[in-house]
Amino acid sequence: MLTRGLPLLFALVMLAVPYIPGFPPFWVTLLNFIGLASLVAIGLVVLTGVGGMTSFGQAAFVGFGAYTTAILTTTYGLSPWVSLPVALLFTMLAAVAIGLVTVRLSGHYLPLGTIAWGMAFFYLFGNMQSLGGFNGISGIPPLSVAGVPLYSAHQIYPVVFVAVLLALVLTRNLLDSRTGRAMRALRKGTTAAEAFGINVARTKLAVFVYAAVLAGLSGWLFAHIQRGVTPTAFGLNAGIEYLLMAVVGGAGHLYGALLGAGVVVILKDQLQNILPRLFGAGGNFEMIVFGALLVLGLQFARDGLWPYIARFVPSVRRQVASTTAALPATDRAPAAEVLLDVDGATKTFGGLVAVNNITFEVRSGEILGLLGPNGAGKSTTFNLVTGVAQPTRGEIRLEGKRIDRLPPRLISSLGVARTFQHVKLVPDMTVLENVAIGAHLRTGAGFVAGLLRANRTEEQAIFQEAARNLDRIGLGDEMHQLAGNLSLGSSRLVEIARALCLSPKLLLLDEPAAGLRRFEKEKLARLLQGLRAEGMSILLVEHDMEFVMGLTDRIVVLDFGTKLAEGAPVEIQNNPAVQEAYLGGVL
Ligand SMILES: Nc1ncnc2c1ncn2[C@@H]1O[C@H](COP(=O)(O)OP(=O)(O)OP(=O)(O)O)[C@@H](O)[C@H]1O
Repeated sequence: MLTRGLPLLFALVMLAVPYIPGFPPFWVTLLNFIGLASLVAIGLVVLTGVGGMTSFGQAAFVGFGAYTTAILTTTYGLSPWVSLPVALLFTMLAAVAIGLVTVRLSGHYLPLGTIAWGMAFFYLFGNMQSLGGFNGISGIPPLSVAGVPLYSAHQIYPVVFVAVLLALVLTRNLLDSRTGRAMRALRKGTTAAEAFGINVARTKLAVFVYAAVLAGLSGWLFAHIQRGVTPTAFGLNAGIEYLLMAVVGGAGHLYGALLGAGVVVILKDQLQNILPRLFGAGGNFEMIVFGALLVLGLQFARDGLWPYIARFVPSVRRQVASTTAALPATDRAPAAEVLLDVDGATKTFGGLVAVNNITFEVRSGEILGLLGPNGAGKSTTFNLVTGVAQPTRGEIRLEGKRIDRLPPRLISSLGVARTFQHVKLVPDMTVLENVAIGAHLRTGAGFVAGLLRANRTEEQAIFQEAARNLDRIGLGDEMHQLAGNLSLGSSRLVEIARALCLSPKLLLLDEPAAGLRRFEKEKLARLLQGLRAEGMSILLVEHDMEFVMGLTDRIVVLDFGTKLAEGAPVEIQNNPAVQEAYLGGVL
């Protein structure tokens, strides 16, 4: 939950703490290290918790930032403040190059890929003599402000503090923006994100680069605090530790990054002190106990520690304005013109013909029902129309233009929106935020606008549109709920509201009435009739016969992937082949 006001409170307390009389200087050093680790962990929350990409290799980006400034300030004598933008830019370029390869990996291959380059860069740093080999680079100058070098932990603390605060505020802004919602939509798979026009590859890369730049900033600070760098600080072990911080704090929670960094840094330090006294000998006991404690902790708090604290933090409800100018709507084709033209579409999976030479049209302003028993090919047809799958043969045209080779993202930009048979909402986003994703293509604020919160008017218009569509489906009162708390029936309706936010010409609904009660179905039917009256075309897959017969203008029946019949509901009802094949004679 994004809570406003919390950063300010946190900032005031944390700014004052080290200057309380009697506060041990050693703890100020520890706070500085927590700050450095927090920067990396904030990036990991965005990368892993929000974007769903687990990285063990983040320490390498800390290394890029640290080594860049080390070389520039020792070999070329640049001021650390001049080397800062260079270090961040270099880290960014490295992240683009590594990210282009890494973010394409999926499943287990992605974390394995990050382990591979995490190790590779450790040895690269260690083997390059120009970087000082495994001895690293020493003699790095301290940061200085107004000519005063910042040597002590107390002196450097405000710089670390400002860096962490900036990272928190910018990241919070980002996650609460159009781009941030696109990032958050990635976590539960990419199909729904693509169906609403989100460029998944570009968004993943942006997440990856952002996390890397925060790590690079941490590295820059680290080099000037430690005044020396060696590869050990940027190896795989450090990468694992950073990931643990994000997980311990709660990988999906921004403030969890700070908590996780704090817990891990302090725990490690305290264990290093206590354990040798207990065991009466040296050795890396702390790593063993540390590992065991973490495994135990994760058994009891799988979402990390932050959710336990978040309970006591009041959540802020988003204010939805009702006076902002509306988002631009899509032009509708004149009534009864052919909008969608499926022409001899065939789809085979190996030897199985899922859809066999199907031809039908959807006209502007009509509701077409697609019926058929389980496995008849309805979902496959949906996937062909929306670009999730491509036909083996045949053509699909929208307003006369071929769309059967286009990706889902481009098909949705032509005015095609859909719901899913298996609901695809992001459970830890509010209902309103989920629906707002539907308006992605009607708006344009980018990454930087999101970071700087320069997108407020557009954001208001998006949420106004989302709230309007939630009201239309009768769930306006649920807008501040987390989507994961909704019943299945309500979730299906929320998917319709999300699709309406795209202002589609063609709306594809996959079993929208499943899980709804009778009066809810009647309400849904009235809504769909209203949309038809506005000129929207609807392609509807539904098992509820009463619902389909009362609502649709025409029906296409599929059986074993082949078109069995097409006609008005009453014709379909009286068609003996349909009765026999599909309904076993009950119509
Ligand atoms: N990706 C795939 N790989 C292999 N076979 C598939 C794939 N997708 C669908 N099929 C097969 O194609 C046929 C049609 O499936 P489809 O899901 O389109 O039917 P449906 O009419 O939507 O059924 P239901 O009402 O159960 O969802 C089925 O035999 C199914 O097993």
